[in-house]
Amino acid sequence: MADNQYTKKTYTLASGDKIPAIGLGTWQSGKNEVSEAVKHALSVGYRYIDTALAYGNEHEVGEGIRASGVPREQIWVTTKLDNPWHKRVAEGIDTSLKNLGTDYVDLYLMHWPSSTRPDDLSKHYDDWNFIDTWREIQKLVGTGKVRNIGVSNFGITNLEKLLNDPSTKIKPAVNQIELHPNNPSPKLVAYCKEKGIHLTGYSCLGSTNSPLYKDETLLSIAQAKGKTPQQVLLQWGIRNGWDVIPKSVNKDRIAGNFDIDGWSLTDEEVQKLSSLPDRFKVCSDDWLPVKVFFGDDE
Ligand SMILES: NC(=O)C1=CN([C@@H]2O[C@H](COP(=O)(O)OP(=O)(O)OC[C@H]3O[C@@H](n4cnc5c(N)ncnc54)[C@H](OP(=O)(O)O)[C@@H]3O)[C@@H](O)[C@H]2O)C=CC1
Ligand SMILES: O=C[C@@H](O)CO
Repeated sequence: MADNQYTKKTYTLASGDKIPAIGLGTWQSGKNEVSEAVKHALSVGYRYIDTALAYGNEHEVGEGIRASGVPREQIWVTTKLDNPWHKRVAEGIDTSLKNLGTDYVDLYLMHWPSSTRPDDLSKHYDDWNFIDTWREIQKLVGTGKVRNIGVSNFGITNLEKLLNDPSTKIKPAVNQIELHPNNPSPKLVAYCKEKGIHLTGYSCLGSTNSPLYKDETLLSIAQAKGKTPQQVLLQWGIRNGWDVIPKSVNKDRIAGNFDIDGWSLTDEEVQKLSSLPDRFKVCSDDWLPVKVFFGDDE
C-alpha cells in the first residue's frame, strides 16, 4: 500500500497505477439519487467510484463526477462489461464511456464469467465463453479507453482456465469478488495474492439489511474501538489487503464510511473477524445461465 496525493491509502496494481483503498459502490443506487451521492462522496474525499453498465446508472454517475468539480484524472472509475455484451466488447466499452461522459476508465471488468445470449438471458452462447471475451477485452489495452483490465466473480476454477489459456497474454489486474467476514474466501484470496491479482471486495458491509450488524463479535470490536460496525467491516477488508467499495446514497453514511485513516484493527481483531462461524453470500450464480461458483471459496 502506498500514499498518493489524493487518497491516503492506495494499492499498486501490476500496471503501477494506484487504486484507492475505498471507493463508492453504486449497485442499486437509483438514477434520482446517485449523482448527488457521487458528488457528495467526492466532496468528502473519495476518489474512486465503482459502477457497471448493468446498474443502468453510468450516465448519472458521470453527472455526479462532473458536478463535483474534481478533475477527472484525480478520480478512479471502475465499470464493467455486462453479460449479454460478451460478443460486443468494443461496443460495450464505447457505450459505458459515452454514458459516463469520459474518454477512459481506470479499470474495466468482465462483470461475470457468463457469456449470456442477449436474445435469451436464460441461455449461454454455445460458441463463445469468457476466454473469448477476455481475448477481446485484452484488445482494449493500448486504445486509451481503459487503463487496467480485470474480472469479477471469478473463482479459482475459472481463473485457472483463464490464466492457463494460450490466448491470455494479459493477467487480470483485479478480481472483484464478494468479501465480508461471513464470506471471507481464504483460498481464493490466497490464490489471487499468489498470482499477483489485486482484489476488490464487494458487498463489503454485507449489502442491504446486512446480518453482520447483529454479530456480537463485530459489535464488541466496534464498541471497543469507538467506531461503527460499518467502519470496522471496511477496515477489516483494507487490513486484509483489498480495496472496499461500500454503497450508500445517504450523506452521513457516505462520510462515515470514509473514516479509514488514523486508526486500525489489531491483528487479533482482524483474526477474530476472519474466524466468524456464520456464512452467507449476497450474490449467487442462480440467475445465470451457467454455473460460476464451484466450491466454498468461490
Ligand atoms: N461485481 C459484482 O458482481 C458486484 C459488485 N458490487 C459493487 O459493490 C458495491 C457494494 O456492495 P453492495 O452489495 O451494494 O453492498 P454494501 O455492502 O456496500 O452495503 C450497501 C447497503 O448498506 C447500506 N449502508 C451503507 N453504509 C451504511 C452505514 N454506514 N450504516 C448502515 N447502512 C449502510 C446501504 O444503504 P444506504 O444507501 O441507504 O446507505 C445499502 O443498503 C456495490 O454497490 C457495487 O458497486 C456489489 C455486488 C456485486
Ligand atoms: O454487481 C452486481 C451484480 O453482479 C449483482 O448480481
